[in-house]
Amino acid sequence: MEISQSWSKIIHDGSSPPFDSSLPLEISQGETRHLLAVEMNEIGLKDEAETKIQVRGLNKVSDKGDCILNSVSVDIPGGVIMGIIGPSGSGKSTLLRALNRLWEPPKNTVFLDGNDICGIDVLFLRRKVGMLFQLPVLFEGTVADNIRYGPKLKGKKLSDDEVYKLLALADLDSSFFNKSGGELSVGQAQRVALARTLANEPEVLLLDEPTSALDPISTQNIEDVLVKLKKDQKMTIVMVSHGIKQIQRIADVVCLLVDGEIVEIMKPDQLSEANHPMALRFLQLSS
Ligand SMILES: Nc1ncnc2c1ncn2[C@@H]1O[C@H](COP(=O)(O)OP(=O)(O)OP(=O)(O)O)[C@@H](O)[C@H]1O
Repeated sequence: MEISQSWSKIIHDGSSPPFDSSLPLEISQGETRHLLAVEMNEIGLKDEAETKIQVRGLNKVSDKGDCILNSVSVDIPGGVIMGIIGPSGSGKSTLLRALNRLWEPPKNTVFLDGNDICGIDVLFLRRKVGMLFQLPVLFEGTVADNIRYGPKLKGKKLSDDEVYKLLALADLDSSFFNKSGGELSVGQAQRVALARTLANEPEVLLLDEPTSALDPISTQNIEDVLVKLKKDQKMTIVMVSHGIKQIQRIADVVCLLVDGEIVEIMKPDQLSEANHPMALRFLQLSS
């Protein structure tokens, strides 16, 4: 796939899609949006960054007929942190949940490494595309039991050393190994949930407001871990956040969703130059 297809900015100018993707781009007749390439150098990423996830013409309509996602198309390059922002109810969580089939997207709308995710075994997909939520839910048992859970389902027992390594990846020291969930703060539990997700060796992490229930120090701990995972493990991270400052601190690219449509995709520090008024409103409210 051409690099120019990896980064896309949606604008409203009535022209047709400028790229010739080998994957279906289901933009309906009369659709006025198109995708524009953003210079990779401008983003500061290597030219060889490859698209990890592609979303093409993803729609969702509620049972009452309300539009939740409206022909969403976006390419998410591997090894970056993409922040998703937008007003409440704009479809952020719905989009995120489509990426590992927590909500089942229509066929040929979401691709992982070029493969339609609807054709991938859902348990396998969710190991490759792990997810964390606002509030961590730990299983009964110790922290180590929690971390061993996913591999155990595959018939693999993690050694103590492997568990310690996963704890360290989530910035937790060895004293947590035998603790139970009830002994942990929400911030610590979130990092255990992260270690448990990492035990499945995911290539993509989906995060739905992972720090909104955390204090600033726990938030920073999680942010540091995410940046480290991106740098050291080339993890692709897609994070819904209401915190513009958080997005500006750690994201490489930000995607603004309004009323189920992606209206801007850009570098976080370019938000002040965005065309959509909602981008400026977000910036004003967060400063
Ligand atoms: N299963 C569903 N059935 C009907 N409506 C739904 C369903 N899931 C979500 N919605 C509606 O879709 C819209 C988008 O919801 P979503 O949770 O994706 O928004 P969001 O941008 O993540 O919001 P928030 O920032 O408040 O979490 C909302 O109006 C919501 O009420």
